[in-house]
Amino acid sequence: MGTFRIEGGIKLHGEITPQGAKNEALQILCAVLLTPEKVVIHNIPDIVDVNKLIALLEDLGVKIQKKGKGSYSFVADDINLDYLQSEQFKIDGRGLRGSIMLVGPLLARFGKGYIPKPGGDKIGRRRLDTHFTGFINLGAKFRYNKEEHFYGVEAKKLKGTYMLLDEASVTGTANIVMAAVLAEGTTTIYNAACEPYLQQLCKMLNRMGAKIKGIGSNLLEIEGVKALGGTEHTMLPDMIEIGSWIGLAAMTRSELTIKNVSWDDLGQIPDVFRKLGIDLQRKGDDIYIPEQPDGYEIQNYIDGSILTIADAPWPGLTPDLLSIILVMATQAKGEVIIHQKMFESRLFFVDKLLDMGAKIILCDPHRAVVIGHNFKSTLKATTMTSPDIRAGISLLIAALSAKGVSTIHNIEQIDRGYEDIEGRLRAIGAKITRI
Ligand SMILES: CC(=O)N[C@H]1[C@@H](OP(=O)(O)OP(=O)(O)OC[C@H]2O[C@@H](n3ccc(=O)[nH]c3=O)[C@H](O)[C@@H]2O)O[C@H](CO)[C@@H](O)[C@@H]1O
Ligand SMILES: C=C(OP(=O)(O)O)C(=O)O
Repeated sequence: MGTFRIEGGIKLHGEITPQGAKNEALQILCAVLLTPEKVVIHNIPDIVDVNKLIALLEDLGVKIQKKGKGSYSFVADDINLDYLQSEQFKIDGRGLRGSIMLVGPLLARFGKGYIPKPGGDKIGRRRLDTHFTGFINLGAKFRYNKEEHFYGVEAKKLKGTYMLLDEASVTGTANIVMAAVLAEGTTTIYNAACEPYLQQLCKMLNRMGAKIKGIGSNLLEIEGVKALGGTEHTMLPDMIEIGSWIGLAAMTRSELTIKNVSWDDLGQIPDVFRKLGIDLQRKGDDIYIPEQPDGYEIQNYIDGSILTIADAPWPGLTPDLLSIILVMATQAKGEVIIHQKMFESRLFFVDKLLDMGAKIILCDPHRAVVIGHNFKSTLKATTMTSPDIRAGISLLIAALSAKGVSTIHNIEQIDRGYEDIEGRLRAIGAKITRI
């Protein structure tokens, strides 16, 4: 189990560049299975989850070449389907959430897709019904081995149809889209997820020859084609990383420039941070956050009632930023309700913040009221364990703002999604070491 030692209470300064988006990378990498031709992908983040998926593709027989930092080429012209039945696949497939998106492309191109119950954050129930109901709607036969938690779908050919998803699942929509692009006829997906990473996937598939309409909306129309060809694709910057660095600047009261953020793909994120009182300025495609010596004040609603920050499917606020926003609120002036609607166990990490002296009332597993200290009292350094990726980065931000030396164990959770985190934080002045 890896550990960070953090000396907090130090102002940071300078520029930080977000990595390529983790959750986009996981979709895009699975899509290389849809063609025997070469697909070149740039801005791939060097993080544990993505590297695990690249290794899985290699075990499936995809020919992979590293072209430079973050750039790889993939050729899926000779796929070893036997690997899907192997014991090794049952172990590797469980290693991350994103592996679930191998199923759609495999089913579409090879008539079968299997997956063990995928891993990822332990943040409550994470069902897969939307994915498999979608494949069944396209004509696939489904089976599930309860003892081994092993899922399988098979179909000689997929047939396009209309479907209304029971929820706007992100990976579910990506998976069904990747199956439908090679189905016979037209597939209509209503209540589709439409976050920027899905838009990126659909645009890439269209460059490969797919016919997808409605990109960016919750109504996708996909006219199936016989085959897809190669393409080149560049990943967007990671919006969750961008939000993490905004939280970091606020909590350490630092002046920070976040470079090349792709503003137009950030949706509500900048405004949500502004509601929390952060002076967040647009400079070209950068976010500039000046030092805020007087702290930041949470806005109330027009009628004076207390602000709620809640997650919702895109274009709502992504749930992955709520832990970071909660930590930031502990030092704001004012109060806020954090409502994590999607996941059931993501707020339990507030216990650690309580140990550090934060004023939080956990009302139930989904809602927490945070009463900010307005920097009148700083958080106390402590020893903690990172329960999941976003709680992990939030605790790291808390530790960087706390006076004294903190330690965070189980930092593998943070490494799942943040590239060279300590190197990049040290470059802006943080005192952090991996021990
Ligand atoms: C690898 C990857 O891309 N992971 C992301 C993906 O996970 P993932 O695709 O697994 O998440 P889903 O979109 O399927 O759903 C997440 C959770 O929200 C619930 N739900 C979903 C839609 C809805 O309208 N209402 C609702 O309550 C689901 O029941 C589930 O518990 O999307 C999540 C939601 O943005 C993010 O937290 C994850 O980081
Ligand atoms: C929940 C997350 O990831 P995953 O879906 O990979 O567990 C996340 O990135 O915050």
